[in-house]
Amino acid sequence: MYRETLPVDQLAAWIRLNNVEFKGVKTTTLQGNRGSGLVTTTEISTDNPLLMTVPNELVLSLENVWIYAKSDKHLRQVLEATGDYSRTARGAILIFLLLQMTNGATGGSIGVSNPFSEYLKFLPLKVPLPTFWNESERIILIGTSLEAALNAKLDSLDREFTRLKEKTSSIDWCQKWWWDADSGTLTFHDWKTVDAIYRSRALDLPDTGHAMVPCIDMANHASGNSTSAWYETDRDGNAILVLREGKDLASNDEITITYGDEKGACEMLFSYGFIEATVKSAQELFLGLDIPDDDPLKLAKKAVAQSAPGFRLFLHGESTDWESSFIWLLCVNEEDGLDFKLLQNNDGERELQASWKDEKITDMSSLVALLTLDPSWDVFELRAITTLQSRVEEQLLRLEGSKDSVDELLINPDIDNDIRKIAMQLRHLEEMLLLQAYANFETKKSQLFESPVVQQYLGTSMAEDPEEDFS
Ligand SMILES: C[S@@+](CC[C@H](N)C(=O)[O-])C[C@H]1O[C@@H](n2cnc3c(N)ncnc32)[C@H](O)[C@@H]1O
Repeated sequence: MYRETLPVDQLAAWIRLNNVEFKGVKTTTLQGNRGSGLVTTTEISTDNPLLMTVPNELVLSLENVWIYAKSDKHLRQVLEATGDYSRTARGAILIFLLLQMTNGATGGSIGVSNPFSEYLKFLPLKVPLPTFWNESERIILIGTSLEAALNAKLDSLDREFTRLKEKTSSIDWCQKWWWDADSGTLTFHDWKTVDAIYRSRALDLPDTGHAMVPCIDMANHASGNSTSAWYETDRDGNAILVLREGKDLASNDEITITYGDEKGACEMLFSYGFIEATVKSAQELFLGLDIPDDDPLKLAKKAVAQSAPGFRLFLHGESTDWESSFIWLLCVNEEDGLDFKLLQNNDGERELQASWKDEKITDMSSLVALLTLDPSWDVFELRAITTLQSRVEEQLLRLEGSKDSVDELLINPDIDNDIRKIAMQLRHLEEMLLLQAYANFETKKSQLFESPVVQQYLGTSMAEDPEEDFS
């Protein structure tokens, strides 16, 4: 779909028209590949820390999308047609953005023009997120945690787009402007664009939730001490940008916020399309886990699992640590005390009830609390550590095993230089974290092998079950 763009230096008129207050700040095009940003127009100190006020009605939140819909029948039709989807902040905002794009592309025929229809013109035409990378570029991600995350994201975007078509094809104007083979211009690329705009620009605004805030969303990211400002909601519900305590800025300094210092390299690349050059560690990554096919309780376990099937690996001080409630379902079975019963509730519906040694488990995340109280806890923990270590090893093999084919690809002219650099940076950072985690799991395993409970278990049970392998 056609989208008109305007240089960000022309945003000043929009700012005045919409009562956004800039105090010693302006938007500008930056050097390098960071697009637009905010810079100071004068010296600023914490004596006068308020940098920007964006009126409440301009904050693009779930609530405000539905307020806009009251006076925009086209927007309302699509929101209503998509049901629960548009009752979430992301769903409502994506549809709202799509309507603004449609408004621009149809010369104002569809939807009611509002401040966002114009503001959208100041956003970059290309959002550099991996959902836009071509096939060759995606191959460089083999063995990184972004490989699976990106595949899952593309599948889910595809499902959303198909569903949007199913739900709106019966609306005349949607059929004409979006879906019709001759007159319709909406493509999957447009859907990826609204998703990328939202993902790279939405903030978690205190007291409002996930929202896009025009003008504050022009602030680029800098972590740690380099962050110069923060955002919040004032007493009147306006979004404000405030200078950080202890920061004094000279004229023409860039104003930056943090997109989340705790976010790992994979998440930064996935959501914002960059990794800071100064980053020394991948910080965290998520690896998927599957219940083996030979697990007799596989189906029941999958049915009761309430958490993502995998684990988060993260840097903790000088060492690595991990987090997962799913893993415990892989570590215990019927012979240990895990059981499932099919119960009939009062409505006649059947429900699967899990229990641990006759104690009902209503929330599967509490299974680990029961296991830690069990005399065999050290054995269960050893099983968990062994499983996690072998998953880390599998990931390392995929990462290291793909080095040659990735090296060959690097001379491929289809691969953008910036993408090549950043994907290689991710590969390196994740390899370091995985190697460190593998070594830490090894240490933990050695400690657990010293446990009398494990020793006794190995002495007796292993003779009965030679399949059990802690190597
Ligand atoms: C919220 S927007 C910030 C404004 C954006 N630069 C623009 O041109 O509209 C977030 C996007 O800015 C870019 N960005 C922000 N901080 C960056 C940084 N430190 N290095 C590189 N790109 C950055 C990324 O493309 C990111 O997806």
